[in-house]
Formats: sequence, structure tokens, C-alpha cells
Amino acid sequence: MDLRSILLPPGTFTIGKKFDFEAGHRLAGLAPGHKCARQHGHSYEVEVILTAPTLENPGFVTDFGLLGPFKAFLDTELDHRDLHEILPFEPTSERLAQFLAGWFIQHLQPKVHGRLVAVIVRETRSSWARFHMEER
Ligand SMILES: Nc1nc2c(c(=O)[nH]1)N=C([C@H](O)[C@H](O)COP(=O)(O)OP(=O)(O)OP(=O)(O)O)CN2
Ligand SMILES: [Zn+2]
Repeated sequence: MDLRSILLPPGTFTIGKKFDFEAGHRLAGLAPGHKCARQHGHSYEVEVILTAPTLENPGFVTDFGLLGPFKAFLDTELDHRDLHEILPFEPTSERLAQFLAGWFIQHLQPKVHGRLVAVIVRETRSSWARFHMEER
């Protein structure tokens, strides 16, 4: 078979990269006796998802390596912290995902080719929240 005969379909490209950090929190707004109102910790997993209609050389939406500053931010500001000491909001997965999208847009988006479409925050193996960017 001549592999050069394969036609490339039109469409958009999407990439994701996962990061992690460890942190503690408690969700004080919950009903009395709710287990998550007690101080506890998570090995948070954060995934950023970027899209682009075209690729830049050598065929990237964005070089995964260019996302390094996001990892540095997580490591420096959030890792091994009590989230209540550093964040101005109740640190649910949903709010963390929105906050991290905000950091990305402000600090990294101008420097990369792909457009951030979503941030996913996983607190446990079974629980996650996604913040999806509005299209502009
Ligand atoms: N929508 C949300 N619900 C809950 C959040 C959240 O951020 N968004 N957070 C919590 C707690 O932080 C909790 O630690 C994690 O929730 P949960 O999945 O209930 O944790 P478990 O691993 O203990 O779940 P089990 O499946 O019961 O073992 C609560 N809710
Ligand atoms: Zn929790």
C-alpha cells in the first residue's frame, strides 16, 4: 500500500498534559459531620487541554516542554501547602480548575501556539472537575 495515498482529514488538534501537587484543605461550608469538612489532603492531578486548528513545527499544537512554567507555578505556590493559607476562595476542585485556567491565560497563553480550552482537577481516583473556557 502506498501510504502517501492517505488523505489527511480536516479538523482540529487537541493535546493534554498532566501535572500534580500535594495539598491540604477542608470544605467548611459543608453540612456538620461531612467528612470533607475535616482537614485532609489530596494528591491533586491537574490536566491542561489545548487546541489548535493548525500545527507549528515540527507538528505541535504546543511543545509540551513550553508548559514548564505551569508546573513551576504549581510546585512553587501550591505544592505541600494548606490551600486555605494561600487561596482567596473555598478550594473545591471546580474553583481550583477555574483559578488555574486564570493563571494559565494570564501568564502562559500569550507565549504558546495552542489555545487553552479546559483545565481538569482530580482530587481522587474517582473525583474530578473540569473548567471549560468560553470561546471568544
Ligand atoms: N463537586 C465537588 N464535590 C466534592 C468536592 C469537590 O471539590 N467538588 N470535594 C470533596 C472533598 O474534597 C473530598 O475529599 C473528595 O470527595 P470524595 O470523592 O467524596 O472522596 P472519597 O475519595 O472519599 O470518595 P469515596 O468514593 O467515597 O471513597 C467532596 N465533594
Ligand atoms: Zn478534599
